[in-house]
Amino acid sequence: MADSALPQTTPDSLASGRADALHRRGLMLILSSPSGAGKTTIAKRLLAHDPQIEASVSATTRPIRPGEVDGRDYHFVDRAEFDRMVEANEFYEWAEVFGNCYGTPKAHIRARLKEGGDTLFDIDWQGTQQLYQKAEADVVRVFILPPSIEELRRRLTGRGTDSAEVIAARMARAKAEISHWDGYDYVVVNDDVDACYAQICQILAAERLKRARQTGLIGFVRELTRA
Ligand SMILES: Nc1nc2c(ncn2[C@@H]2O[C@H](COP(=O)(O)OP(=O)(O)O)[C@@H](O)[C@H]2O)c(=O)[nH]1
Ligand SMILES: Nc1ncnc2c1ncn2[C@@H]1O[C@H](COP(=O)(O)OP(=O)(O)O)[C@@H](O)[C@H]1O
Repeated sequence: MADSALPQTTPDSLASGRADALHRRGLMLILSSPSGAGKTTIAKRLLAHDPQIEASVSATTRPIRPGEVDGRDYHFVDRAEFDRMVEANEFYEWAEVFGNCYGTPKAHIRARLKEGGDTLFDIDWQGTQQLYQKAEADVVRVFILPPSIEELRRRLTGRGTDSAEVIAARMARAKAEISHWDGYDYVVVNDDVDACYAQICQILAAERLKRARQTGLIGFVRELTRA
């Protein structure tokens, strides 16, 4: 379905009302799934439709690829700078993958949390655990499941980005990844993509309205109960 034909559900349109006008703290929305279940599709739709959320940009030591933009796809840094950032405790988490280092810088995300901006993470269960350990109160964890294993294989094949070997490797890893479903706050089945997207908008709307995130409520209630 073309995006223009979508129902106009956004977390904003759901979270209307007085409390939404008050200042709130931002949140860190994590989307995880076995490869092919649809997290990139959902993430792109959220980023395109919801101005309050932006994607986390990791730092990496791997060389920039054609078509990539520094600061949009990654912050490309050399090894000395990456090591300095590790030493200075500037990452929520970091890891070495195939000889290159990757990390989630804290500073920008922390500033957004204070300002009421949300950050989207497309990461696996290990990254999720690490972020949760560092920032439990700010993290909302959503796991996306495929409707069936056969459909997962169909989607990986239909996407047309991977060789038969890579698809076989992703399928082999899928069951292990699915086994971490219970480490998440919400689990959503991506059968119909519009329904799945609408559910994630509902989750985001409700999480934004949580009392602990409504930092403006203290002053509002004080005003209400004055005199
Ligand atoms: N722990 C961690 N892993 C990351 C981060 N950013 C990217 N990765 C992982 O690094 C791996 C390689 O990413 P990339 O170089 O973009 O290669 P690609 O996934 O093949 O396009 C992927 O498995 C990513 O999930 C990060 O900030 N922290
Ligand atoms: N609900 C859905 N129904 C049918 N196809 C879907 C659905 N959600 C995603 N897809 C398709 O499945 C493929 C894998 O989705 P993608 O978002 O790339 O998954 P992931 O990021 O989890 O690896 C893509 O071709 C995407 O267009």
